[in-house]
Amino acid sequence: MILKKITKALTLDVDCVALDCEDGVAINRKEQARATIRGVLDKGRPDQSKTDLGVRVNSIDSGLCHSDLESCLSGNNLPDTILLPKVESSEHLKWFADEISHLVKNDNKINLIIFIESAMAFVNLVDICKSAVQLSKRFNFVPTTLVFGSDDFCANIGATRTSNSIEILHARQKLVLTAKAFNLQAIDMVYIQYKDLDGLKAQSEEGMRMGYTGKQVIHPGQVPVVQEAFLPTKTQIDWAQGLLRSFEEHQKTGKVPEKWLIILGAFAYRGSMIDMPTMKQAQNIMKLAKLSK
Ligand SMILES: CC(=O)SCCNC(=O)CCNC(=O)[C@H](O)C(C)(C)COP(=O)(O)OP(=O)(O)OC[C@H]1O[C@@H](n2cnc3c(N)ncnc32)[C@H](O)[C@@H]1OP(=O)(O)O
Ligand SMILES: O=CC(=O)O
Ligand SMILES: [Mg+2]
Repeated sequence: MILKKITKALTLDVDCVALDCEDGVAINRKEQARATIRGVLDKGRPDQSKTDLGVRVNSIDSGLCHSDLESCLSGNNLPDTILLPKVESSEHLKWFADEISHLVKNDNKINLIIFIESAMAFVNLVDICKSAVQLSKRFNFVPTTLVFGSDDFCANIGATRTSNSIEILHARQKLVLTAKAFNLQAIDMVYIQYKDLDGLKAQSEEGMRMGYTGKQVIHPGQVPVVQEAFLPTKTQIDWAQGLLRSFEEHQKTGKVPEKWLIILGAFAYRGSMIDMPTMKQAQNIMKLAKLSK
């Protein structure tokens, strides 16, 4: 990632900027990318910026990861987050924990975002998550997120991309399911046709409906489309607020509003049966709406 793009990325209103040493960087530019990233970290984040500053290092099996980590974890300003691509086993996590323990000299806890992007990674996914959580109790990193690396995944399993993405459906669902089981965020795939904003919107909304909490972006033009797709709509917020207000009222007064028909603990609201799972969905919507303010 060249300095011009990094400078631009740091002005964007995004949750996390990933400074890339991996697949966005040509093999003969790795040293240069490390030096550029070191320079950006040394300068410090722009004033008022709340954006999480991350570095995507090269994969452990590439043989380049140690030098990437050594470079970005030296100096006074550390990245908030390391994005670790092509994680395939708990051994990879052990290697990473060992590196971190040698390279991070203070008590800082570095966030860890884990890329899952091969058949082997999916076969070992539960072990990877268990190992990340266990190791984080003894080493100074915090696993926060799983990312679905769909492009590498398709290359790895020999899949052909289709318009309805059927070839990645199982993996895409498995990732979100496993992430949630371990209380991790799930970040959805990249949409590489970066000029096709309608296609991006459709894929982002699909990911959001599947339970993903966000999406990777590769171009500034993708940011507003993705953010809008992952935030609750006004209609959803009105529905959730109305439902929670009515429920609270009911809890206080013990009275059933006339429009509610109580059947075995459930009630009717705006034409739907509501019980605890729907109340929790309404709470999720409001939590997300508050977080985005
Ligand atoms: C599967 C994976 O691993 S995905 C991750 C690896 N891939 C990447 O990181 C690719 C990141 N994206 C890019 O490099 C670029 O967006 C490209 C190559 C796809 C297109 O780049 P360009 O042809 O320069 O796009 P375009 O001309 O539309 O850019 C418009 C502006 O946005 C900037 N821009 C484009 N992409 C980015 C980016 N990722 N981050 C920050 N700024 C960017 C350009 O510098 C340009 O800035 P300017 O208006 O100030 O001159
Ligand atoms: O790293 C991302 C991918 O899709 O591969
Ligand atoms: Mg990848």
